[in-house]
Amino acid sequence: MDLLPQDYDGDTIVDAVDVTYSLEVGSRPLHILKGVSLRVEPAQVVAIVGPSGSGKTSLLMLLAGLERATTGQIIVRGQNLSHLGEDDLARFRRKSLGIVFQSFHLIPSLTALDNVALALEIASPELSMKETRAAATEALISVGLGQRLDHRPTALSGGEQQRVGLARAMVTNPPLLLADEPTGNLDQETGALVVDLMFDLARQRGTAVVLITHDPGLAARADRVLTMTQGELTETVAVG
Ligand SMILES: Nc1ncnc2c1ncn2[C@@H]1O[C@H](COP(=O)(O)OP(=O)(O)OP(=O)(O)O)[C@@H](O)[C@H]1O
Repeated sequence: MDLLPQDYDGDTIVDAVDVTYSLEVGSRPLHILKGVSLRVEPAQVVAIVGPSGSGKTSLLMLLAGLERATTGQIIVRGQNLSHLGEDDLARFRRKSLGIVFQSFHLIPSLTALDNVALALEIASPELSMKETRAAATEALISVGLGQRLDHRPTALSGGEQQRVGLARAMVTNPPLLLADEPTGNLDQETGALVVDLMFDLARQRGTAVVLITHDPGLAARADRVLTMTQGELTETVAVG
């Protein structure tokens, strides 16, 4: 059984407690995260900023269960990720997480609709093909791409591709959306539109978001901003 923190209230989406993450590089230890704690509540939109190489992506990889913490606990919706085997971690990712990447990662041979439908089919194989396609269509309409269902990624602009990425991440209605520099390949205006859309969708559906961004203007649209500096995470307290 998972050991939960004493104050776990059954509602918190992310509870990372005193997490360290170290790797052996050559024969030397590299201490990437040094005692990071982070609590994210349902529907909260959290931005993480910080210099290149400070450990932001590493933290996201740990929250996604794609890497394992060296010490400390990462609890997502009551599940202690370090207690899960690879199959359970894969199930956790399919059911509980949406992930948006900097470089869209769409399947080039599939249409926008099929890219989104595939994610739902994998997460919820019990749905009929008709239900899956209807939900994928709705997800694409919700990001303003109802007229682009049959387009392949190469026929879409960068901003449109990222909106497909967002629809794919949200189609399973995950309680937690992780986004790693989702605007990194977009111009500033397009990036701002995509982030607005992401935050609007998340707020409508009560999805918690952890967004990594280099752009302080985008970060300022989140409910909370945290800064990673050399593997240490601190909360930026709003003034005024
Ligand atoms: N698998 C790995 N092997 C060696 N070093 C790694 C590995 N993963 C991460 N690092 C190192 O850990 C540090 C933190 O990397 P990370 O990608 O988490 O930083 P970041 O803040 O996301 O940077 P950026 O903003 O440039 O994406 C970097 O110095 C990086 O080189």
